[in-house]
Amino acid sequence: MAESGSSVEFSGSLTSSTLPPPRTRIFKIIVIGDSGVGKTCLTYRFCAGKFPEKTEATIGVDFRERLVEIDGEKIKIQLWDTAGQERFRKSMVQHYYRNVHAVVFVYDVTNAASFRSLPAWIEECKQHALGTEVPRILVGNKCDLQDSIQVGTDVAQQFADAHSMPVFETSAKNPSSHGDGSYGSGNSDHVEAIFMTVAHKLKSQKPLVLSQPSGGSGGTISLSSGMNDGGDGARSWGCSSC
Ligand SMILES: Nc1nc2c(ncn2[C@@H]2O[C@H](COP(=O)(O)OP(=O)(O)OP(=O)(O)O)[C@@H](O)[C@H]2O)c(=O)[nH]1
Repeated sequence: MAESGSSVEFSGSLTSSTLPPPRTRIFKIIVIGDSGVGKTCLTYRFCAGKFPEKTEATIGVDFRERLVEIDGEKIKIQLWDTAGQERFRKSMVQHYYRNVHAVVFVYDVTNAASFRSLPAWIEECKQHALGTEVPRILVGNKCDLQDSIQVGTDVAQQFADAHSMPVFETSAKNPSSHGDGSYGSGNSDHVEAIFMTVAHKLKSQKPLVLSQPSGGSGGTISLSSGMNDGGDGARSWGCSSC
């Protein structure tokens, strides 16, 4: 028997009066890179708004979520903070590469080895069928440690260009510091800006997503991303230095 009031009917023509109530879209963003580059700190900074006092090596994967509003739409940004240490990754790898909307590659600007590892992380994505149609960004973290920089902005920019992704330099510890050691006016938070840029990008691409009702806890299934914007497009939504 049909209930009155709360039921949703689907008819031949989908007008605003027959569409289901708005649902919260979920964007699953995985954050990968070597151990110690600051993946946990970056995701914590974005979701909790602060730098964690102490962190331990991530085992498997940790989730952090934040509900944001973009152009009047509520969107849940789900950050998957993955383990950088090989021995803590094995069992979970298959799971976190499923239904990914975007990838954030992180290196530590004070650790050249973490930058040299990036091709291996990109290759791992490829092996898990994550193609270039999935938006990817590169983040150089710890740019508050100006005296210890080992990876220059120009080198990072070249690498990012070669892989058609935007690059950002930031600090989870002091997200308003610039790559050149100065501090932004207006106390701007670059970690915030980076993840919001990804969310805007995903929203504008209108991926086909099965999402959970507001307040629910279900998963997300990406049916088709169609998010590839090629080399030029990738550059158009990034900045080389924050
Ligand atoms: N100075 C400085 N230190 C940072 C920054 N981000 C992280 N750290 C420090 O770097 C260390 C590692 O940070 P994590 O966030 O745990 O690194 P991770 O990439 O998650 O490491 P795994 O979980 O092992 O993969 C910690 O001691 C942090 O306090 C930053 O922006 N600036």
